[in-house]
Amino acid sequence: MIEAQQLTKRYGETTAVDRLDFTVRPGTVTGFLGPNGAGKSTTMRMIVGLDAPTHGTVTVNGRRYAEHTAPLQEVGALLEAKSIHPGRSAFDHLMAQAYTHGIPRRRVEEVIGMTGLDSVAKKRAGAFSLGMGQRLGIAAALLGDPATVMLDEPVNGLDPEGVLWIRNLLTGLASEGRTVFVSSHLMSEMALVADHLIVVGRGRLLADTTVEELISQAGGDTVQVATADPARLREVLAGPGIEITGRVGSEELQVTGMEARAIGLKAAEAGIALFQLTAKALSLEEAFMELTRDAVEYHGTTETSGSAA
Ligand SMILES: Nc1ncnc2c1ncn2[C@@H]1O[C@H](COP(=O)(O)OP(=O)(O)OP(=O)(O)O)[C@@H](O)[C@H]1O
Repeated sequence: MIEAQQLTKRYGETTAVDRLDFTVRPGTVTGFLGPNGAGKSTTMRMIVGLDAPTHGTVTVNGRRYAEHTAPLQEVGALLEAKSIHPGRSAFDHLMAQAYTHGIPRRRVEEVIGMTGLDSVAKKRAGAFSLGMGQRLGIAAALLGDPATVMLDEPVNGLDPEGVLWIRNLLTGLASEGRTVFVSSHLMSEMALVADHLIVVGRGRLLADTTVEELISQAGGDTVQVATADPARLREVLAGPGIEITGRVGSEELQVTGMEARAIGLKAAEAGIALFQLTAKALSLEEAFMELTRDAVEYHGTTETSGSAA
């Protein structure tokens, strides 16, 4: 469990983290989302005591990081720019950490197996690919068998197989009852792995919600339908809580408040042929963009075209 109360970090004029209140609970994967410069890394550094808050507190399993007698057994973290001695092997790197924290060699072998590093464990870490380096960082985070696991942008630079591996690892750790806190600036990635989302922008809390809630708030239940007779389809689908939009003269309609399956069945009952019946999959990414629009540090100059709804 991670609990932040009024957590604030200022660097001179910049307020990197601004009065954040949130709780990360065990047994689920919590995504920590925000555009570049939103304050995610700074928050994570404060969680593991690498930065001191200017104001407010953050605790792991009920205590500040520095107050834990065996912090590695409480929280394992993969932070960006992890420094690993390039001449040392993965095995030696993990053994050195294990030794200084009273962790047995057996656990080092276990985490090497868990992260798929068996075949390269004796090679110099300096020769590791980005993906292998990430795996080694995760192995180090898991070394103390911690109840809380925190990873900063773990999928950055990974190939599809590596991304899938991280996804399975995270859901597996959560199903063992651990607290899993993972940052990303990619909504699409988080939507696949996280149950709960904490969204920040310019250091402020923008949302603390479940993925389902965010989807429904974003109109994720919008279904795109196309038919030769949109006017009749409108009549057939009309009802309380159902909103139907579409351009005049277009065969396409956007329906919210009714699932694709129900729309298909109603159209079939009325003998209306549908050419298209698509649940709008992009809405989650759009919701994130909308939520963080004012919080993006550097806007590009390219205009993106809005949806035709
Ligand atoms: N040591 C520091 N000194 C001065 N400013 C800093 C320092 N660390 C972070 N900042 C600033 O604080 C803000 C938040 O940065 P942070 O790295 O925490 O964001 P982030 O959400 O992790 O971004 P990214 O997704 O790009 O990693 C930024 O404006 C950044 O420039």
